[in-house]
Amino acid sequence: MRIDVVSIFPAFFDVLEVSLLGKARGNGILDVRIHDLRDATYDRHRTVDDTPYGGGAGMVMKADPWGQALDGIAADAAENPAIPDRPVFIFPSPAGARFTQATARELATAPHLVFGCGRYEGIDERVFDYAATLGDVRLISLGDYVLNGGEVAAMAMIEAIGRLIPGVVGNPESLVEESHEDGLLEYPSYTKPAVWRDREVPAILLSGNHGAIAAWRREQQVVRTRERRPDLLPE
Ligand SMILES: NC(=O)c1ccno1
Repeated sequence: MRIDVVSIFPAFFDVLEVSLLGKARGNGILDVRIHDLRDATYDRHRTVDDTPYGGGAGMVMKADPWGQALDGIAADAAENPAIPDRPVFIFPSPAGARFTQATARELATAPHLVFGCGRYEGIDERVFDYAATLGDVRLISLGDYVLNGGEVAAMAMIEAIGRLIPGVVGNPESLVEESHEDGLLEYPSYTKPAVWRDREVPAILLSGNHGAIAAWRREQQVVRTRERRPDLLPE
């Protein structure tokens, strides 16, 4: 998978050079390219924003730098036969559709994702319309709150998506029993020692009875989901 990220803070994504995603980049599973939006400007001040039409506080990101940046990425990808489809453009936004594990699984199958990280009061709306001529466009939100820009959300989405790509996580089995994979929150986990500061590991986990352990874990998933996320349970 190829992932392009456009931001006025490209250094924000240096962290993608470490850990599992950094290793996946090193062994060619992930091709991650970070672009500075200001490199797509042509004025001396490398201007990316301006005042909003209709008034209002703050500044809006200008359309043309985005158009230039997205054109460059789409043209470069089109020359790569390993990327058969048009890109999926993802713009993190509090006004977007909710990002879920199902979204991550869906996007993990796309050959090419382009994350556009907005700042200020947002991106000129015409950019989304223009991007739709180059590929699929998705405005996606991590949750019902507002960040200062799209970078943190893009990082979270890149991690949630990237870890699902075959070869990124060493043991694919570890992806199976996770929260939200089966519509429930994951069960509690324990490791040695069996007693820690007078706190014991549940005896069932030491029993060696795999059927009973599986049943206990499933029950723990339901109990935790009912307590913490009743909205995930069917009516
Ligand atoms: N809630 C979000 O995903 C978001 C993205 C940018 N600002 O907020």
